[in-house]
Amino acid sequence: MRPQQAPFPATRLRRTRQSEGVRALVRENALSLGDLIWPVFVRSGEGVEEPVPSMPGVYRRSVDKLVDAAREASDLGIGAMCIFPYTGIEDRTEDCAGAWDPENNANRALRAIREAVPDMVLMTDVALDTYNINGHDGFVEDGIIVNDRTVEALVKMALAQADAGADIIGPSDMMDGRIAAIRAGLEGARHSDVMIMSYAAKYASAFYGPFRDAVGASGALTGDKKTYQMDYANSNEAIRLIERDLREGADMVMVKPGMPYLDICHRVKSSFGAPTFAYQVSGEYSMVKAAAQNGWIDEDRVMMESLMGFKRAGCDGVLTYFAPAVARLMNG
Ligand SMILES: NCc1[nH]cc(CCC(=O)O)c1CC(=O)O
Repeated sequence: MRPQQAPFPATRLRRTRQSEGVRALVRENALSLGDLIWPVFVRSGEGVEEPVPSMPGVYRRSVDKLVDAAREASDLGIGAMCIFPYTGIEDRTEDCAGAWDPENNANRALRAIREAVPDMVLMTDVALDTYNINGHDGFVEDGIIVNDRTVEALVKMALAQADAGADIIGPSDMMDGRIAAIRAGLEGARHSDVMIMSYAAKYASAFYGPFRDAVGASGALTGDKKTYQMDYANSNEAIRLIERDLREGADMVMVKPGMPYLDICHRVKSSFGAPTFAYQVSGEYSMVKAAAQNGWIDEDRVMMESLMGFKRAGCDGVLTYFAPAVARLMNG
C-alpha cells in the first residue's frame, strides 16, 4: 500500500488525532473479548486455589475451583479457555501414561467445565512434558528425544481430550508429523468437528520459565528443548513450519512466544491468511506484573497496548493470562 498525500500544509496528519471521537473514527484495529483465550492450570485435590509464585494473580486450581473460575470467566464475557495440568514429581513417569488417562486432571476438568459452562470453547495442551519424569515434550531414549514413538502417544493423548469434550486440540510438542497423525486419529474416532490449533512456530524460549514452575516441570527438566523447539534466530523456518502444519490439517496456527515475535505473526498472517494466534507467554505476563508491582509501569495500560500489538501484527486472537483482567477493564 502506498498512501497518496498532499504536501504540508494540505496534509497535516495531526488533524485526525485531535479528539478521542476522531481518533476512534480512524482507528484501524480493535481488541475484543472474543479474541482472547485464557490459559489456566488445574491440579488434584478439592477446594484448592494455590498461587503460582512466579506469576502473580495466576493460580493452580482443583477441578471444582476451576469450574467456579470458568463460570466467572463466562460471566465476564470470556469465551475460550486453555487447560494445562500441574503434575508433581511423584506423578511423573518415564512412560507418560498419565497423558492419555481419561481420568487425568485435565480431562476431568474438561468434562466438568463442559457440563457447567456448555458454551465455553475448551482448548487443550498436547505434549508429554507435564507427565514426563524428565520434563521433555517427547519420550527420551538414551538422551535423545524420539519423534515417531512420541507422535503415537500424542495421538492417544489428543483422542482422550476429544472424548472428554475438548473443542480445540493444541499440540505444543513440536514433533514432526503430529498434526497429520492427530487429524487422522480424530477423523477415525468420529471427532471430525474437533479443531486443531497447531503451536506451529514455537521457539525454544527463556520466556517459558514461570510456566514451567506453574506445571511443575522446572525441577524435572533435564537439558533444553532446542532439538525440537525453534532457534529464535530463524524466521523462514517458521514459515515452512506453518505451511507444513496447514497442509497437514491444522485449522488454526500459533506463534509463540508473542511480544518479541510480532514480525513472525505478521509474516504468517500475510503469507497464509489462516486463523493466526499468538501466545503471550508466562514470562511476558510476569515481566509486566513485576514492573507494575514496582510502580514502574501502569499495568492496565501496558496490558492493553501489548494486546493491541498482536492485533496490529495481524493476529486473530491471543492466548493471555491477562484475559480476566482485560474483561474486567472492558466491562468497566
Ligand atoms: N509443551 C509445554 C508448553 N505449553 C505451553 C508452554 C509455555 C507457556 C507459557 O510460558 O506461558 C509450554 C512450555 C514449554 O514448552 O516448555
